[in-house]
Amino acid sequence: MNICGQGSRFTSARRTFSLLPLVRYYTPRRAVLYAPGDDSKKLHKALSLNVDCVAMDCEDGVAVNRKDAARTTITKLLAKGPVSTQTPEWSVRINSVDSGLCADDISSIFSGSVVPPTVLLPKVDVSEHLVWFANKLSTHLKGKNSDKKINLIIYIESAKAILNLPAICRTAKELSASKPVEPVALVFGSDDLCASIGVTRSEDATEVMYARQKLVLVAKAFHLQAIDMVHINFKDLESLKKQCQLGASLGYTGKQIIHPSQVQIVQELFLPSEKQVIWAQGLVAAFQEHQAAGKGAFVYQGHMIDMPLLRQAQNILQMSAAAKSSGHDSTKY
Ligand SMILES: CC(=O)SCCNC(=O)CCNC(=O)[C@H](O)C(C)(C)COP(=O)(O)OP(=O)(O)OC[C@H]1O[C@@H](n2cnc3c(N)ncnc32)[C@H](O)[C@@H]1OP(=O)(O)O
Ligand SMILES: CC(=O)C(=O)O
Ligand SMILES: [Mg+2]
Repeated sequence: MNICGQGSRFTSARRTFSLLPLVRYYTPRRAVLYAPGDDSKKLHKALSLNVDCVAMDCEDGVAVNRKDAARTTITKLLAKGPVSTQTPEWSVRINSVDSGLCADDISSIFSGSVVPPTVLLPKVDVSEHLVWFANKLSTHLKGKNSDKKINLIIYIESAKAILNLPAICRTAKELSASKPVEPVALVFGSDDLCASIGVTRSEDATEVMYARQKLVLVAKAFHLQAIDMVHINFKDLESLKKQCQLGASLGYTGKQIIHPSQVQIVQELFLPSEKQVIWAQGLVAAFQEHQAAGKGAFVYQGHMIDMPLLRQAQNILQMSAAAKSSGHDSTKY
């Protein structure tokens, strides 16, 4: 079976096509589960769950007078190392550059011999926030003898950030050439965005739709993952399902969550369904046959198919293969 068209190459009269997707490394982040950094019990529980990524929080899920407790608890956990081979990706959400707390977070969280592989930087409103953060982290990591870059996940959660989005992404990519950070994803911080534009979150989230769509578009233009908004009504799993389906249909690759009960639904709904995979496999096979016969457009299951549809099918197969691949390590797809 030729999943993702791996290795397949065929020639038309004018061009050589490759069904081999661009080779890149991909860490699935379908569900990103927050656990308050000062709550050891929740942290341990989160890390024991079968969830793609745990966000150990120093920011808004932690009271202002508990920031030190959060830093110490997280640092101790990091020092102990993963609890099992199935441990999710460890990430830490530090406080924003503007908060005045970020420097202390960096010195504390990155002080030990074990540092988190992924850092979440909230409230990035302007490129300068990234420059400040990258310089600070770079200085702090000097002498640690690690050439491994820290994955950087950037939060977009204000009107200003939405306006500056392409510039922020460009700066992040440029910084990765000289600083120990690699931008990997954008997070849609819908709740802070609502506060920023002066609205209250509604059930169907229409008030943030423009920003939600813009974020996906820009993330994809810069080859970044797009992680969708939290669903704060965590007891309503039916509305969570609807929001997952909508987010995935907009192009989001994952979702932030706040409670263990949300893990399974989110991780399933940010995975292509079996039906989609069968459709995509059939389409890729039919595409190959028709190309070999010199036909660029053809009919498959009653629909006209040409190159853009092939790419959509490949996306489905790539995402399915990545999420099914072993563990939570980076996987080639
Ligand atoms: C807009 C933003 O910035 S979102 C990010 C910031 N917010 C957060 O981080 C909040 C994270 N979530 C939480 O703190 C909690 O889920 C709350 C406060 C919403 C509800 O907590 P609880 O009242 O304890 O929920 P509940 O009783 O249903 O919990 C059931 C079990 O799941 C555990 N649990 C609940 N939330 C979490 C979590 N986020 N991570 C790990 N475990 C959790 C509880 O400790 C409890 O464990 P137990 O059965 O072993 O005792
Ligand atoms: C998740 C988050 O930080 C927000 O929605 O503001
Ligand atoms: Mg926020």
